[in-house]
Amino acid sequence: MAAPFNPPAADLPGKPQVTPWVPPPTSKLDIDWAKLRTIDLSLLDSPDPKVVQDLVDTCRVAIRDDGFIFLEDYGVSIEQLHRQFDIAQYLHQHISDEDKERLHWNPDESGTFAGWKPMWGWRKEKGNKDNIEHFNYYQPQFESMDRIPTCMHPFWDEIVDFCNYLTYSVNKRLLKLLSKVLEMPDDFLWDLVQSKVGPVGQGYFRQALYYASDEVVHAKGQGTRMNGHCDFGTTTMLFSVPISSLQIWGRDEQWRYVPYKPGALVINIGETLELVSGGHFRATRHRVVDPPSDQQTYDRLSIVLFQASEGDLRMEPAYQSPLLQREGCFDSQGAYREFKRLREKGIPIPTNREWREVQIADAHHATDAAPRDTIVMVNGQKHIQREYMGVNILLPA
Ligand SMILES: O=C(O)CCC(=O)C(=O)O
Ligand SMILES: [Fe+2]
Repeated sequence: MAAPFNPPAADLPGKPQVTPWVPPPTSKLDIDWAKLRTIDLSLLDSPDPKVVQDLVDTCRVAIRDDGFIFLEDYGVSIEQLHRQFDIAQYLHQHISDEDKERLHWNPDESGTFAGWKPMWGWRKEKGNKDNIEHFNYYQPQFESMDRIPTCMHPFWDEIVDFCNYLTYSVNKRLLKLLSKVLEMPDDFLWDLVQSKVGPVGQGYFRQALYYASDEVVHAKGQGTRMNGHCDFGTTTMLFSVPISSLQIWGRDEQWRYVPYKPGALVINIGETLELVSGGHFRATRHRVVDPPSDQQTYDRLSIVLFQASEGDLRMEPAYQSPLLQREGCFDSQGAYREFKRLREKGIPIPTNREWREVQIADAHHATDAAPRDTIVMVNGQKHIQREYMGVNILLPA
């Protein structure tokens, strides 16, 4: 059995009292929610091979059809998880103006989101108001406490242990399950694809606060807070939150809200795994929008760990996988299809680092001015068309 999360105590001497985060009420509206499958990760340790095989079978279908799953029984209790929400809320209540300035992000030049994102768009320079604030912790933040907000110093032991547990226990087990779906050795994806340095590898941990939209934000974004996109790494570990703003793009080309499942992790597949799996795993498009009408006055606190792939690699489908050998590759969508086109033309595909950095440096969302975007209509739906490094991207807006 995998060891459960065992964090440092919250009441050690020197730790300030933290106001508990109070989960806001869930939507009571009758909504056509996305129907995601649930994976009980503890079953991976079952001594019964039939139980493990059933889990692999459920996972195969879930990541092929939805690209999103709910993960339960992964080793973090709901109390431990809520403590991390308490700490994230404390950050947003206590980060000083001096730290906001000192630790201000610079995605334009760094190609990372590291540091403080103010509520003024997705560029280094102040843009339009979007009411979204983050602190993003990358490996350099884990190497020096000078790079983290002072108000987080007392809780740093808990944050570091949480990220380590998510990466080296939860994500490692999840990648084992996904390797089993590919019918490859258990450590295949962990050893060959996952970035493993410090608590978050080349990925990052985010404490985000989406303040409720006001008239200005709403007028600019027309209800969209973050445009449709795919994540670029291995897996994204989003914690399910009561305010329903995350929507996923279904195979039937409809946006649907992801419902709240208390204590669950919402896992989505990143583009690296879509590429390695030859399209068998789906890097599903998703976006963040205003919640249903009965939740629109609430702020949305969100914590996320974006797991990254090893930056220097150029991904190839795992052709040696018995699954790929038997069923071939699926080239119906996404990065897999676009990268295949490049390969066929003899153009080198980008490395994982190039691919994520070029997208981050150009990141912009619904409230930003976006001069490079071409808008096209596909089947009556508005899509954004972009091109990075010779790769065409078409995303439902
Ligand atoms: O806040 C969320 O639920 C999702 C955010 C997201 O998709 C992203 O930052 O890539
Ligand atoms: Fe995302």
